[in-house]
Amino acid sequence: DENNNQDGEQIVIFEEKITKVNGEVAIKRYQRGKFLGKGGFAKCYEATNLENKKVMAAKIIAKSSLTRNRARQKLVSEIKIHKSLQNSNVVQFEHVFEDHENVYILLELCCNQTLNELIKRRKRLTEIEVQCYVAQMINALKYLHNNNVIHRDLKLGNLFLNKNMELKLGDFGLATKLEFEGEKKRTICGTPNYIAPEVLDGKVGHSFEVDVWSLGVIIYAMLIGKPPFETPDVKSTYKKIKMNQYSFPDQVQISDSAKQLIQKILVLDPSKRPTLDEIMAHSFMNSGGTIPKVLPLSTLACPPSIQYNKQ
Ligand SMILES: CC[C@@H]1C(=O)N(C)c2cncnc2N1C1CCCC1
Repeated sequence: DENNNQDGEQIVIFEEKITKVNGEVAIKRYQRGKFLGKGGFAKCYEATNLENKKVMAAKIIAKSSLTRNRARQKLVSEIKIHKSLQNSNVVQFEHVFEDHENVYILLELCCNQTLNELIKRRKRLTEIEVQCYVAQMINALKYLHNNNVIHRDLKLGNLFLNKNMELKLGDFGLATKLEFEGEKKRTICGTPNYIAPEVLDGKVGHSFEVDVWSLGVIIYAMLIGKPPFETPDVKSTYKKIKMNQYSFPDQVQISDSAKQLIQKILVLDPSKRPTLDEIMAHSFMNSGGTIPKVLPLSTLACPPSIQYNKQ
C-alpha cells in the first residue's frame, strides 16, 4: 500500500518545513533508505531528496541525546565548520535541518565505506595505492589548514571512499577553527591510536601539526596493516606515543623511502615534523617506477585527476 514498498518494507519520509520570506510554507521531502550504521549519537541512513532524486547520507541525531551541553556544543561546532568547507577531497556538506525530535545532517554519499574497512579486507595496501590516498589526504589537509581548520581526529575510519574510490575526509566533530595567527589549542581530544604526543602532554598547546602526526600514523597503518602504537589498552598506547616507541615488523617488507617518510613524520617535537608540501615532495610519494606521461587510464589505482596533479 502507500506506506510500504514492493518488498513490504515500511516507507519512511522525513520532511523539512520551510517558511518563506512571504510567509508561505514549503515542504522538502526525503525518503529514508538503507541503514548505514551508527556514528556517535547519530543513526545514519541513505536518504533520497524526492524532488531531484539525489541520494545522500543522512546523520539523524535525536535531540533527546543532546541534553548534555558538551554533546550539543560538539554538534554545533561540527555543523558550523563542515558547512563552510568545499573541496574535492572533503565530504560535501549538503544540508542541515531539524524537526521536533531530530537534527538531520545530509552529507555526500560515499558508498565504498572507509579506509578502515578497506584495510580490514585487504590486510595492507600497495605502496602505489598508499601514494595515491596520501596525495588526496594532503590535498584535503592543505585546504583545511589554509582555512585555519584543524581536523584533530584523522583516522582510517574518517577517510571515506565514494563510488570512484576517491577519498573524502569526513567527521568534523573534533575539528576546530583557529581565530588568530599562532593560536594554540589545549583541549585533549582525538582517537587513542592516532592522537599526537603534544595533545597528550597537555602542558603545551597544539596546532596544525597534530594532523601531520595522524597522517604519519595513517601511512604506517595502510602499509603495515595496523597503527604503530596499537596495544590492548589505551594507557599503554599513550605511553608508547609519548616514548615514540614503534617499529617496523620484519614480516612486512616496505621500501626504505616509506620507512624514512614515516620516521620523518612521527617525531615528538611538532616543529620538527615536515610540512604537507615537504611530504608531497618526499621520494616515497614519487617512487614506484616513473609514471609514463600518457597514462593508460585502466592502470590507474587512483583517479586520473590526482595522478596528473603529481606530475
Ligand atoms: C553519514 C555518516 C558517515 C559520514 O560522515 N559519511 C560522509 C558517510 C557517507 N556515506 C556513507 N556513510 C557515511 N557515514 C557512515 C554511516 C555510518 C557510520 C559512518
